[in-house]
Amino acid sequence: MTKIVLVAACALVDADGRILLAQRPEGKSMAGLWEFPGGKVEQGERPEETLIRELEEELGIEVNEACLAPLTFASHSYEDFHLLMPLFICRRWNGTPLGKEGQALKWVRAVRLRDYPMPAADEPLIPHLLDAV
Ligand SMILES: Nc1nc2c([nH]c(=O)n2[C@@H]2O[C@H](COP(=O)(O)OP(=O)(O)OP(=O)(O)O)[C@@H](O)[C@H]2O)c(=O)[nH]1
Repeated sequence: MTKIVLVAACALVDADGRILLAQRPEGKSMAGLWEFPGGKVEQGERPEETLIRELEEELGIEVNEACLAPLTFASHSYEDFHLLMPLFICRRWNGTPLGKEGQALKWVRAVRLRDYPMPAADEPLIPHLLDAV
């Protein structure tokens, strides 16, 4: 039976139209790949609540729910689970994103996203970001 994993992710876009990528740390699955900040939606959470929590935990920034706009989603079968991942876009937050869990961060122009190896689920999201920024 397929296990569906629901993950909320966010493209943070700065004033220059660059998008924040975070590198998955050593020891995690898919280590070294660049991804959009976010994480698994926990029991009883809405995806927006997940993102507000994860963006604070991972990056130390404060995001208002009104600033999270749905952009697109990924639906991708990995070997051991199926990932369903809504991708939000956010252009306003409080604070400066820092890799609070030791992860490397990079601000990347949409046209350069393909230079950064990403999880397979993320590839189809890139054209949507090219359109959006
Ligand atoms: N945050 C995020 N997760 C992604 C992206 N693309 C993608 O396939 N994922 C996958 O979605 C899951 C997110 O899990 P997570 O970040 O909350 O938790 P984790 O790494 O501790 O989980 P894991 O080590 O059990 O896989 C991971 O399996 C991750 O590889 C993405 O762009 N952003």
